[in-house]
Amino acid sequence: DTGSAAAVPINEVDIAYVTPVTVGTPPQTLMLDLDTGSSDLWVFSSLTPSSQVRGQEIYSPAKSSTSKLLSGHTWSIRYGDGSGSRGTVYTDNFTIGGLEVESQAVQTAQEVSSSFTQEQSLDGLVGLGFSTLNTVRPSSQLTFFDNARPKLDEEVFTADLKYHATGSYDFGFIDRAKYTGNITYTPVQQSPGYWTHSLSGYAVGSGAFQSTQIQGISDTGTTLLYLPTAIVTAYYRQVQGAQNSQYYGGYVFPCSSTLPTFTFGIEGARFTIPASYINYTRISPTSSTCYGGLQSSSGLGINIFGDVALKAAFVVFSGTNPPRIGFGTK
Ligand SMILES: Cc1c(C=O)c(-c2nnc3c4c(C[n+]5cc6c(C)n(C)c(C)c6c(Cl)n5)n(C)c(C)c4cnn23)c(C)n1C
Repeated sequence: DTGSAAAVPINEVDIAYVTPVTVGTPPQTLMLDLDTGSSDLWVFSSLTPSSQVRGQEIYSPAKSSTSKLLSGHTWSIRYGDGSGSRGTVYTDNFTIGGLEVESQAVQTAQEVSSSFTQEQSLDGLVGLGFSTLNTVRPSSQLTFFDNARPKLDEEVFTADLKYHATGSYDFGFIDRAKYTGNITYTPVQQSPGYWTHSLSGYAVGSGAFQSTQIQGISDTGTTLLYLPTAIVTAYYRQVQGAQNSQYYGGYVFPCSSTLPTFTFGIEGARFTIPASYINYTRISPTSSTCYGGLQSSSGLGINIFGDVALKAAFVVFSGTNPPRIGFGTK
């Protein structure tokens, strides 16, 4: 089997991407954020206090003839930006792009943090990290990919995220029409459960490529690209008026600045992020100061290859043994 679904940016700066999914019988459609940086599938639900729901679609297990309570099971998750949610668990039929998993663990939110309440176009997340990261207790649950794996034509899913446009997620096949040349693969170290791999180096603008191993996680659920301070300062040194602002919590610069491109390596292949992806957003709608899509990872304990980097490539998440990740030019 295979599946293919849209990845729709939720606002005009691609702060996150959502994908239509269906849960239950008859199917209830929700827009969820497919997140390779976590492994919980949770949704706004009929169990979420109405004071915490603001325009989101909700899953009502009571309206599904195939829902089953996973009694005694709970979950609680905290994300890197401080947001979080917790609740109970049902199993039900779950489909993405025509690919169905019966009795998928669907984690129903009984509490969500304010940043989720405020984001009306995001109805929950589908974790596509390794199932070892799942927070359901007393027994952890499998991700949609792990459940779908036995029926997939190929043990892969792919991400084709786009700049200010709708891209796609495919399951079970690699669509040759979505990239040119070959996919370059590199090993994934699946501990502690992220898609952890190394970049082979980087270049700022037309500068020389610096060969250096940079370990981090490819995370479709993170908006920006977080790299070591030395690399980030070398980048913004090329930007007139750039500064690392304590006030804004990162590098800002005049919106009129000319930004260099940023190139990263995967083994011998090179992928260039256009300057426009790094001129991320105005710090406020009327401001002439802009916030960078490349920021320092110091203090995070990990480098994060988020959407700003991933949308510059066609990415293959391969669940083979051993797992690996592949990047193709598009
Ligand atoms: C260590 C880390 C992160 C690790 O991942 C991280 C981050 N970066 N984007 C996101 C996340 C997103 C993407 N996302 C980011 C958003 C921001 C910055 N704002 C203002 C809104 C309204 C957002 C929405 Cl709706 N969605 N989502 C949905 C979740 C649950 C995230 C969790 N963390 N996160 C940050 C900012 N940091 C420092």
